[in-house]
Amino acid sequence: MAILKDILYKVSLVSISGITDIEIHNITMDSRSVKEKTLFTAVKGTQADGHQFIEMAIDKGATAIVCEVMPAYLREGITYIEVKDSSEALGIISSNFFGNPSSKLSLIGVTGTNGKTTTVTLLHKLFRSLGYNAGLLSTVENKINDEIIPSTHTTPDAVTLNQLLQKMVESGCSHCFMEVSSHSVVQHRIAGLTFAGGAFTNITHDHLDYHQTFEEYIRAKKMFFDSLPSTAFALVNADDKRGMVMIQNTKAKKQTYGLKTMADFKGKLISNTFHGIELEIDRKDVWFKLIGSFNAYNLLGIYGIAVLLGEDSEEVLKELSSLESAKGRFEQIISKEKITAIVDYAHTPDALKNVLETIQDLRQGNEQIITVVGCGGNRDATKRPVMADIACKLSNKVILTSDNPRNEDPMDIIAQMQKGVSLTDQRKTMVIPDRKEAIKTAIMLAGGNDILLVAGKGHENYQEIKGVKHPFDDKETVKELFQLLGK
Ligand SMILES: CC(=O)N[C@H]1[C@@H](OP(=O)(O)OP(=O)(O)OC[C@H]2O[C@@H](n3ccc(=O)[nH]c3=O)[C@H](O)[C@@H]2O)O[C@H](CO)[C@@H](O)[C@@H]1O[C@H](C)C(=O)N[C@@H](C)C(=O)N[C@H](CCC(=O)O)C(=O)O
Ligand SMILES: Nc1ncnc2c1ncn2[C@@H]1O[C@H](COP(=O)(O)OP(=O)(O)OP(=O)(O)O)[C@@H](O)[C@H]1O
Ligand SMILES: N[C@H](CCC[C@H](N)C(=O)O)C(=O)O
Ligand SMILES: [Mg+2]
Repeated sequence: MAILKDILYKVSLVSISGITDIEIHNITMDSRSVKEKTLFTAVKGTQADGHQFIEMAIDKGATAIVCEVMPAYLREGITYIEVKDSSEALGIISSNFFGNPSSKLSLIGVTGTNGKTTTVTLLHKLFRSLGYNAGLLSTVENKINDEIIPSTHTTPDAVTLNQLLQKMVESGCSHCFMEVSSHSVVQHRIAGLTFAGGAFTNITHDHLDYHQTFEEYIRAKKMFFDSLPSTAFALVNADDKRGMVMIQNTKAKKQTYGLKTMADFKGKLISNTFHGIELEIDRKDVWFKLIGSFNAYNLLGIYGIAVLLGEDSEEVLKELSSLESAKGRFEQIISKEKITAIVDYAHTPDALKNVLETIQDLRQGNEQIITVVGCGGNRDATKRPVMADIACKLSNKVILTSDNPRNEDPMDIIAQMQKGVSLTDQRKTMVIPDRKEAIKTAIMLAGGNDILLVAGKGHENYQEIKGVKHPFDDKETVKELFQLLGK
């Protein structure tokens, strides 16, 4: 419970009609979840305009309305608050309503196209092993210490986000590690939060369906760093072309990490194997369990964040070296006949390229690389031909299949992928829209020592078709089919 005028603190108001000395018991942006004494914020979205649901919200018990356009008819006993940007207002209101939990812990936000989940998951594991109470907000799952709370988004909406942070504070957490998606920056899901630090992994092709241009996508990520306070640090990958751009206007303490360029946290890749990588960090050689040279960047970023948070560098390296990667990131399943299947969440061109290059680097002889890959429906269509081309260039055989088709026809998505395949590569490809059948065929085609990459869905335990999530798990499917086929 809170008093309306208190939760409007720091919101930039245009006008108010009604009294602000009233009790508010809930806040929401969704008319369907309005209860008695709720503050309903009307947000213009991609599918609907929340302003259309103001009457419905009041009928269900809303007593305060935050909106960008005042309704023509104002109902008696209701307080209407006109603001310039209602999603930004909702971020600030959510933070106020839940007692500004982000300012009561060290909140670290990680942004970038790839590597966010890996970075925050390992940071959470690291801080737990260093003895801290800590929270996690990620694509795979949210966590309060070791309690798992299912995740629906990479970055939750402002209300859910602040509610989770409040629970973390109540559970004695001193830190929270969260992913900051570009959608969440543009939609102000993170407005009103106090970050102790921000980190940038990299930026490559993704989400152009939403941001329209690559420049807009860069701008969205940069906005996160622009909004950091002077008390925070901003740590960026200096080897990424956009690393320095991210922090050019930030008030935060600028810090860098890298393998190639001069950086505050500098590393060197010493060896790269199917069991892990060896890195030189701060003149110490350390073995890590993560696979793939791209993980050298994730590990350096994690190390930098932990040191900037005041942890002892030796302790950090010791604990970090024993940690496994996040679920569905380069997970290996080795069959009886020694076929290695790798389940990985690579769903962008850059991630797919990195994973396949890692597999090429690590293979011993001329084992075949067989890739099973699809692209999600209702998501950036421009990455489809590019991903198919990369899969073909770096594999011996490619099976084009479905990822989450959502509301699109799987064969349409596959046809768009095929446009990226060169004439010479066409003979390497097969089209099998049923993902289980695709994995089965790949296993049937594989012999001893061959490497099978099942890309795009990683930890996901469903396939989303026309709004319904059907149970499906790449790793379980691979195991089941290895057994069934006696491989
Ligand atoms: C494109 C996008 O990001 N959409 C998100 C956005 O929805 P929206 O603003 O478009 O909502 P809308 O459906 O147009 O409705 C507008 C408003 O009317 C309200 N409404 C609607 C219907 C009704 O009956 N009553 C009502 O009040 C809605 O609650 C909303 O406030 O805000 C919603 C609430 O926060 C999100 O659930 C929703 O995520 C959708 C489901 C989604 O798929 N998002 C993905 C693309 C996403 O956010 N991904 C990122 C990054 C992924 C990554 O790279 O890792 C993430 O952070 O997860
Ligand atoms: N630092 C990195 N650079 C490039 N590719 C990476 C990096 N880290 C991970 N990857 C690849 O990207 C995939 C996704 O990694 P991860 O889940 O950590 O990223 P993410 O940024 O959280 O993605 P999402 O935006 O979907 O939440 C991995 O499965 C791997 O293939
Ligand atoms: N967070 C990303 C995940 C994509 C994963 C892939 N399996 C897909 O469904 O496209 C998104 O929502 O765009
Ligand atoms: Mg993620």
